[in-house]
Amino acid sequence: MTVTAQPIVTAEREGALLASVPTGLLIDGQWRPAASGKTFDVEDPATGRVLLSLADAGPEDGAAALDAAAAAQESWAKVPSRERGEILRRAFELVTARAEDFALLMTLEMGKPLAEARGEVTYGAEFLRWFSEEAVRAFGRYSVSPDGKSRLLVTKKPVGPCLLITPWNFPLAMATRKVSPAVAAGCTMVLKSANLTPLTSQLFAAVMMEAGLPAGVLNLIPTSTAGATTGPLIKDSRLRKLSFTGSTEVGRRLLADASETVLRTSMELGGNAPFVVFEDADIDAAVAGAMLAKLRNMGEACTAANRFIVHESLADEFAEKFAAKMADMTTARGTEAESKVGPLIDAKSRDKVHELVTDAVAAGAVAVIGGAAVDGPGYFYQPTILKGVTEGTRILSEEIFGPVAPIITFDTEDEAVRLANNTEYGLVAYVFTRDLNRGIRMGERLETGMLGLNAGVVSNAAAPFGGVKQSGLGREGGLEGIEEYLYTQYIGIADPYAG
Ligand SMILES: NC(=O)c1ccc[n+]([C@@H]2O[C@H](COP(=O)([O-])OP(=O)(O)OC[C@H]3O[C@@H](n4cnc5c(N)ncnc54)[C@H](O)[C@@H]3O)[C@@H](O)[C@H]2O)c1
Ligand SMILES: O=CCCC(=O)O
Repeated sequence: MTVTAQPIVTAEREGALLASVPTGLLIDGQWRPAASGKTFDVEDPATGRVLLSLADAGPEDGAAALDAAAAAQESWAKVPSRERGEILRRAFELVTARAEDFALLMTLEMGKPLAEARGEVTYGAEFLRWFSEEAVRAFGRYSVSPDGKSRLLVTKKPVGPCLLITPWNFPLAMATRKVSPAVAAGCTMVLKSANLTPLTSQLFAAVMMEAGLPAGVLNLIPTSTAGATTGPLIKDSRLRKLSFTGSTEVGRRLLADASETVLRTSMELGGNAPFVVFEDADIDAAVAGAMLAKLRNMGEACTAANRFIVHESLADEFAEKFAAKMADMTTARGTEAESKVGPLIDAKSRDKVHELVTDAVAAGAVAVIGGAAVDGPGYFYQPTILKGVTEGTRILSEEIFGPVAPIITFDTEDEAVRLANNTEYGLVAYVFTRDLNRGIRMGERLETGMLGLNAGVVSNAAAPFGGVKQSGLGREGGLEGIEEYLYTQYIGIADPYAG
């Protein structure tokens, strides 16, 4: 693991791309400066250099964005669903055509290796395509009441103006996963991008406008003051929906705020995924799955495997093979050819990862590989495996959000279930076994919104993504995703044969 210096992207290419990114707020179809005139800097986590300065929205801009969204709602809801779907389809094509730009921009502002950023473009664009197809299928139903008299007409209507708040770790996919179903359903939006990685949303919003989205439908307010700027919107009765992706801690606070107006919410929150390897697992497949579940996005994913719960009969072999694969994971700036693991997002995140590792080691764990930050510029952390981790240590209960894999062992299936469920989170779990019945049993017994059965990644635009327990409320993607932006209205019709 070394930090190398062989860029595959020239400074000129980076400069030209950054120059093409709008730096204003998007309100009612116009890019404009913040009312205060303030800006904030966006930094490259691999080098610390400033990439761009963006207009810094404040409460006045938030209010203007909601004004625009509220004003556009009625006419937007009347736009035929086919037309809304076609806008999404054009956006899918535009994002795909500019895939290299989106990938490089994400690598620059977030740090992930270019190959991973390309993967996110494909994943993120898929939400545009999926919901372009779903837009025309938001049906209601007609039925005759059981007593044969009244007629029941059930329709689906857009919930209305939505506030969408996204995290920094998947700058494109987290935005498309919300914007696409909202467009498909006929909702207008205020999007608050993450202050650490707002550039991708700037480019994405420009693409949505190019695809034909009418003014006011999507308003974008990058800001360095999230709470102050969005707080008043959450209490504004014109807002009808909050869709938040981020930490459980912030999600809880927003849920409390949303209760004031009984605001409808979707909450995609933190995770603490167990990765269970049974004694009958294909160990090489389990190691390949572990690499994906742990190192995708440098471990900075809500879906990242956080606790490796491995049958005691194969724990040593699993750790050895896992470490051999980890040893090939070169840490380097995402724009460098060898990069397999980019920097963590900031110093605070890297320090937290190291604190969890230090705490586990003090409690008796041993680093099979890694265990320290990488010297030099950027917030790199060595891919790390810890063996002999004991129950009760912080690393098993807190989100690591870094390339660190703690291993604990179990003996019986009941014990594996107990360990896996021993968390306040319930987003995703991974199970590796050759026994289909056991796989099904684990699906039934694990408290999780999603399960990867012999699979290290579950993310798929066509599937309902979301958690149980303190991992959140609601689902994104799949058939369920559009429902989050629709409400059901029932019209009771008197017996058409009476009198
Ligand atoms: N379940 C999922 O689908 C999913 C997906 C990605 C990330 N996450 C979770 O997100 C977290 C990492 O992302 P993060 O560090 O950006 O999370 P975060 O909670 O710190 O921030 C998320 C977003 O909320 C904003 N925010 C922060 N305080 C706010 C406030 N008071 N009012 C309004 N907005 C506020 C931030 O600016 C950001 O845009 C992890 O916990 C991860 O598991 C969950
Ligand atoms: O960070 C969580 C989102 C990850 C994903 O959608 O695959």
